[in-house]
Amino acid sequence: MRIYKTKNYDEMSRKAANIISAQIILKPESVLGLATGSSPIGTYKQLIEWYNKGDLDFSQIRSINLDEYKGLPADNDQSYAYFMRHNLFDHVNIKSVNTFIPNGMEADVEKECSRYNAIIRSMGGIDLQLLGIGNNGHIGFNEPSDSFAKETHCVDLTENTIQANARFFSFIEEVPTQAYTTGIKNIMQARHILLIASGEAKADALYEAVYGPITPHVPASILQLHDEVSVVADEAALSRIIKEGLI
Ligand SMILES: N[C@@H]1[C@@H](O)[C@H](O)[C@@H](COP(=O)(O)O)O[C@@H]1O
Repeated sequence: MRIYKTKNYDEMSRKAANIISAQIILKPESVLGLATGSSPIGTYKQLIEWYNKGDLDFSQIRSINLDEYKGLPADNDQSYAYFMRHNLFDHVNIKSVNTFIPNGMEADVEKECSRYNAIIRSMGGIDLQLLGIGNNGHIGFNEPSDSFAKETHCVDLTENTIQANARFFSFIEEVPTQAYTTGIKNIMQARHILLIASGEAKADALYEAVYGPITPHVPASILQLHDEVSVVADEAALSRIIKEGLI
């Protein structure tokens, strides 16, 4: 695991965008695993800027998103499908047929999970998986639990996650209580994983993920078993690791 320390959110975003750009340039037909949340917004902005300068070409890129709220249609402005169009897809030349995200409106859980797993398998593996991290150590929507879930599944969101994500909704009651998410096996099979984190609120989760015991109670801790993980985090997110003298 390689840790890149940055001063702040903007520097984190630029560094992460540099890593993603390198992937796109070195392999223009890459499969990118993409994430939502506030963490990657700056990274996507930077990629769009470089695309507008003519430095990046997404025409052969395929993308697969980590997760989607269950019960939100793709045109709801809080859905992750909307987020991806708004924050990246509408601004670069990625083909919409090459972008994949779970269908939050599919009520048949088994059907949706097997459909999404089949898509991931058909892509031949994810080259670079971008990840944020929840305050409770979740990745995608793999919440703390007694076991690691392997592939795409439907989860009940924890109170902590519902509270944390309530800031994007007008009322906490509007936050969906369930989501579809790819599983730990899907994430761990990516060739390279890029975890980004910013802000003091992530300091404990990041410390546990990188230096704590490997446990499904901190889902991100499984990343310690992957050979190619880059962590790009700002000083605030790294504050506990810095305080413990580990970097
Ligand atoms: N499902 C998403 C995750 O993919 C994201 O990484 C995390 C952190 O979000 P943020 O970046 O807004 O702190 O929580 C959300 O619930």
